[in-house]
Amino acid sequence: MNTDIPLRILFVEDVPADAELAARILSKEGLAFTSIRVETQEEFLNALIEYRPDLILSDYSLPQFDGMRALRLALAHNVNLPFIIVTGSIDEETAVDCIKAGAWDYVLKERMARLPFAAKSALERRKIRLSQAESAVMLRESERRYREIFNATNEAIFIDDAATGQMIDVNDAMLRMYGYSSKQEVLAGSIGDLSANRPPYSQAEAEQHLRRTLEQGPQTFEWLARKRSGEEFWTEVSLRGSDIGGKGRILAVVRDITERKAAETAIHHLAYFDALTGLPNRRLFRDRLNQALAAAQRSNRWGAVLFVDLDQFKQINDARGHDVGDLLLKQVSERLNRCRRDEDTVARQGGDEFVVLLVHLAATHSAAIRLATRVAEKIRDAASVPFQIGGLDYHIGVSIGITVFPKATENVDDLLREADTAMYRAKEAGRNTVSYFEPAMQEAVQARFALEHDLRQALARNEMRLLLQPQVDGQGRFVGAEALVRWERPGQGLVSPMVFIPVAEESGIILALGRWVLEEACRLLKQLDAAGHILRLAVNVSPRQFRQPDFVACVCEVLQTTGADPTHLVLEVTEGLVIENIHDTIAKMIELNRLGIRFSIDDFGTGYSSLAYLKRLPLHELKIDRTFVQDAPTDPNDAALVETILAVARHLNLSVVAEGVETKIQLDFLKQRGCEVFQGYFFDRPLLWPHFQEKAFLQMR
Ligand SMILES: Nc1nc2c(ncn2[C@@H]2O[C@@H]3COP(=O)(O)O[C@H]4[C@@H](O)[C@H](n5cnc6c(=O)[nH]c(N)nc65)O[C@@H]4COP(=O)(O)O[C@H]3[C@H]2O)c(=O)[nH]1
Repeated sequence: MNTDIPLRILFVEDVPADAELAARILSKEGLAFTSIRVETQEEFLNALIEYRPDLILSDYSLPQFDGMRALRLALAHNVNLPFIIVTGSIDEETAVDCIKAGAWDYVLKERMARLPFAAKSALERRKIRLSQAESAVMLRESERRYREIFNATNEAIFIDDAATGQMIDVNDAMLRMYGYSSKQEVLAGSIGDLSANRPPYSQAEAEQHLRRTLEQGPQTFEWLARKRSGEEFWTEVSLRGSDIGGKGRILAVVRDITERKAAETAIHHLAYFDALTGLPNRRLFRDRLNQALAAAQRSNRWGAVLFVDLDQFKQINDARGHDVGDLLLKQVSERLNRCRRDEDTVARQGGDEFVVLLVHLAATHSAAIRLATRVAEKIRDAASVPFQIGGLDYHIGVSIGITVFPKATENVDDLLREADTAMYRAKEAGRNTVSYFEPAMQEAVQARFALEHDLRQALARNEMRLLLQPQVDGQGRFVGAEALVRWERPGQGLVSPMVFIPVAEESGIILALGRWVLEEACRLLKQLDAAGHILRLAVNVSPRQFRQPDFVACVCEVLQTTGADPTHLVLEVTEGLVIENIHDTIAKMIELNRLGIRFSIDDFGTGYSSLAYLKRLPLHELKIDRTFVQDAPTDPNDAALVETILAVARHLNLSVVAEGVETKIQLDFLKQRGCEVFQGYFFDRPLLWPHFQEKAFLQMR
């Protein structure tokens, strides 16, 4: 209570001298107060409202009023107003009745010395009561606010009991998201009712997540949820342990990510499936072949690749039009699909070419050839039955080339080339035939060894060159460049990185080579900066290089020794690198990002295109792969993919560089769709440093 403001005491007393005596006694004990005295009910009620007393000292019996009535009226007015009976004559029973009725104390007139103590302690109790009442109001207010937030958010919130996993409360958004009309209905069920309810989205797995949250801290994961109607939908769940009201709780915040998932699936489907036939496309086929090759090398089980080309398709397509051609391709796809086992893959390679991957065929080379030939014959038989389109019969033949794997040191490209070569041989042999590839294996092995051997010495012999390919804006002005390495191999001119980077990667030479590239790029960057060119320089980082534990330290060292400005350096990484070891990758990226270095995802769209991952990375830019750019103006599939990538980039606030722009048509296509930075032969090939410098200089003028 604020001691500066004097207390207001209301005496209910018919004898003025008694009231004055009480006042004197209180003053003497150091109480500062003002007071008034009333005798009737009317005066009393007025005083309650007008005078607003802090303390009432009331006689028990008055000629025109009585203490008990005054007490009831005071309580009705304010239960926290201290009321003390001060009386000359009261028996113990009446005193108890007064206390029971709500009086705070009573003091006998013959023992007035006790009055100050009674008054002070009543005032003290009043203070405590008021502060308790205040806390209760605040608590109610904070509970109300929490409820409001709890129910106003668009995210579904669950509160679960940490010990039993049982749901205790859910918010309104949860009811909307899951299609329930009442909390009771939700709380009567279990988490299993709200999940797809099959591994890995069942009750048991949900409980595992809850346990893990308790043991390891907050968890975020994607979850296939189920509405009351049975409809399944994708969510992102964040769990965290919490102590609510002293009880162990788990708080689950659930977001509906249906749209994000749909975008991911759309990108994936556009990137990996052929729009016309619905078959896997070339990209997916390469992935599967890569995996099959690795598996075959491990297990020593042979597999095969069949290259299938339709004879006479071109004539039918030209004569009867694309609609007939398209229908024919669809029917062929269906028949090819019927000739394979579940584990095999039939893909459309492009145009009227198809490829078939047969896995786990046989334990020996010869048995594999026999079985693959049998499948090829089956395909030929299936294709020999006329195709009916628009009431007409169309006859086509197929030429099929076969190769088997694994053969030492062969990769996916080698196998596809072999099958293709074999298919051409089949065509030469008079069409509608099957031909088998005879490998000139030894030669290839030897060439590869020689390459690795020479590459090891190339750095020491100063045979590496770093070319810069300009990146330009819509007006053709330089905004940056990509550093691309070449090997000036004696007697062979400039060797493409496509030839030696895979070997460098496999043999570990990439570590020294990558360091050299970074140093050289930073040195050039410093020179550009010094000449007043504000350009960003992008450097490719190989997965193996990035995964070195000292990669960050290595970059810092190079920046320090060269004096290059880290904010002008862009590191290009691939999607595969990011996803393989996401935690380590993010940690390194964040560290480098803090220095000002930016990150670009190379060949975006060819990998996993997982938006969930992308969002977690400190990224600056996506690069659209040149295979998409090149076909985008003519291939609706690639066009849609480019548009989706641009939309994703806008959504994630990333800039986009389109790679491999070779024609004005491609450039216009990209510009119209909002792409702003371009790289490709249409502007410049990768240039040697003096040439690049000269061009950059001319631009400045
Ligand atoms: N058809 C066509 N191609 C165009 C056009 N414009 C640019 N290119 C080529 O596209 C490639 C773009 O580089 P990338 O996707 O990073 O692909 C690079 C990159 O993955 C790798 N690479 C190159 N230099 C390095 C390096 O220093 N370190 C690492 N780890 N990898 C490198 O080798 C790949 C191939 O490099 P390059 O042969 O220089 O091929 C370069 C470039 O010359 C165009 O308009 N049409």
